[in-house]
Amino acid sequence: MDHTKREIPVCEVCQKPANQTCGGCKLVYYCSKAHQKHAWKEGHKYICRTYKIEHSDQIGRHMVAIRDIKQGEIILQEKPAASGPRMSCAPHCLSCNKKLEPIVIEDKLDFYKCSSCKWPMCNIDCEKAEPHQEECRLMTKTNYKCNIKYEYPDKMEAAYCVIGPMRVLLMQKSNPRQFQSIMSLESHLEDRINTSLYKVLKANLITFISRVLGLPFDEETILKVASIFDTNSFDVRSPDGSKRHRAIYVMASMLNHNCKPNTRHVYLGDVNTLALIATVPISKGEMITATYTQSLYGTLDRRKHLKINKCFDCNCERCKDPTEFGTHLGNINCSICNGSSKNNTEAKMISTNPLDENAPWQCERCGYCIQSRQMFWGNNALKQELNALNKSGPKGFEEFIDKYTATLHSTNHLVIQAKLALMQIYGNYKGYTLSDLPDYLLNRKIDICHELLDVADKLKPGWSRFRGTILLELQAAMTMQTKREFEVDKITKAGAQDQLMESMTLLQEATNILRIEPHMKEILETKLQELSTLLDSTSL
Ligand SMILES: C[S@@+](CC[C@H](N)C(=O)[O-])C[C@H]1O[C@@H](n2cnc3c(N)ncnc32)[C@H](O)[C@@H]1O
Repeated sequence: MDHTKREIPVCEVCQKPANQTCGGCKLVYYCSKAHQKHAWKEGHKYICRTYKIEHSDQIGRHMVAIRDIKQGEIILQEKPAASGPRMSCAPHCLSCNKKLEPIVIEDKLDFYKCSSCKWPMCNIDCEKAEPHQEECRLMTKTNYKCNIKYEYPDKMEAAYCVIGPMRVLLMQKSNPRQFQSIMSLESHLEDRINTSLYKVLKANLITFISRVLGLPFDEETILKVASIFDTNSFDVRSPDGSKRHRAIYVMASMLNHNCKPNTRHVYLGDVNTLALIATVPISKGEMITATYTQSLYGTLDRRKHLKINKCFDCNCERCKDPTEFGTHLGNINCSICNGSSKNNTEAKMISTNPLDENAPWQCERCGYCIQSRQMFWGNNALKQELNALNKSGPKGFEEFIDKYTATLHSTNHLVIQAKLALMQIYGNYKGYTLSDLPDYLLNRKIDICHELLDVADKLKPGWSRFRGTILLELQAAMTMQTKREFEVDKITKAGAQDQLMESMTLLQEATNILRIEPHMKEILETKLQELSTLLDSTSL
């Protein structure tokens, strides 16, 4: 029904004048709660959405807002249609997805195993739990026994690649509608089929499904399911990192990618219901997007990751802009300009065409050029160096930033990653808690938070988890700084209260952003309580 032309809206149920809108889609009107309830039951619940699915030849199906969506609004909540372990991973429980630790069995370290099919599991409860039942019955019936044994910590097991596809294929009988909706998703099988990964998969997965289990599917269907997982699945991790798996959400699979997305998602409850949240206001008609890659990678790395894993070339506004919205995340300093005593400000090497990975890179000031492969090699070498650093303390990260200060400017993606690690270490790690930190390190933490916030505002703005986390760290460090300044009479009580109010504003914003994360609610409430008490405290 088109309400735009009508002066006075009318109730969807009785057609009498109405002034209450549906709280979900805000597109239909009701005269009363009773009529809203009636309409919901009669079918509005199946069409109540803030988005529609459109199609274009270039980017396929995608979600578009059908009304203005507010920052923080939940756009979609959806249960997983299928799930399974990652293609290759260290042993994880097939029921609860927990990473497994070995136990001593007959004087040897090994995993607890399902008594029927011998897949590693947590315990008898997980062995008997619903997610493992159907597959276990089938494997037992066909005499299949998993032969994973504990050998050394974190040994990756390729055998896990069969579980997700097997579960989807079993749905053809047990839940044909769900099977059909999963099979209607984009697979990119034609792009993947000749990759080395799929050649190995072809041997393992097809043998397992057809020969071992005797399921009546052709090779293409079996590989298509694996490819649908690779194209659409979400990487679901518990906040403490102990559980990890991948899951397909059929409607959320319609989200296209953007390197500056306008949503984020969280997983709620035991079944990992996906809740999609608008991080910024989204206007009617705008595309609703997510990110499939690391927002803190530079353009070369992001585009390569998307091409290999999701089989498309990203042409978004950020990818087109050689400065990545002024952050210069993927750029380095020009060695010629930097070496000259006259030009000691940072002149940067930027890509002459960021949408072409082979395009040369040129200094924006002196015109000096280097080949793109030099950028790739340099980038990869430094990335490896950064990844190999000892992550339990700040020393390696500080030395890395210092060592490459001439080449890597302050917002280069490698420097930003080192700073992100430092933000977490200073104030949280043993020996570096906020009260342990000397003043100069407390100031360092505050400066790093401001620099990261600046990048977040440009690349992951609004209610992104990244911004929320930085705001939380920043307010904690600022509160500690205020306490210290007040204790040594550097500021007056009124000054201290003003500064604490600033911290409170940051904490309130962090709370708005992060409150929906299941593990954060209590932490945020405690922090708000502590800061309010400090503000009220007469000792300040
Ligand atoms: C999870 S699916 C998204 C829905 C998909 N467009 C469809 O029609 O089913 C991921 C695939 O969508 C396409 N895609 C997503 N974002 C894109 C973008 N920004 N540009 C081009 N293609 C994109 C790619 O083919 C990608 O592998």
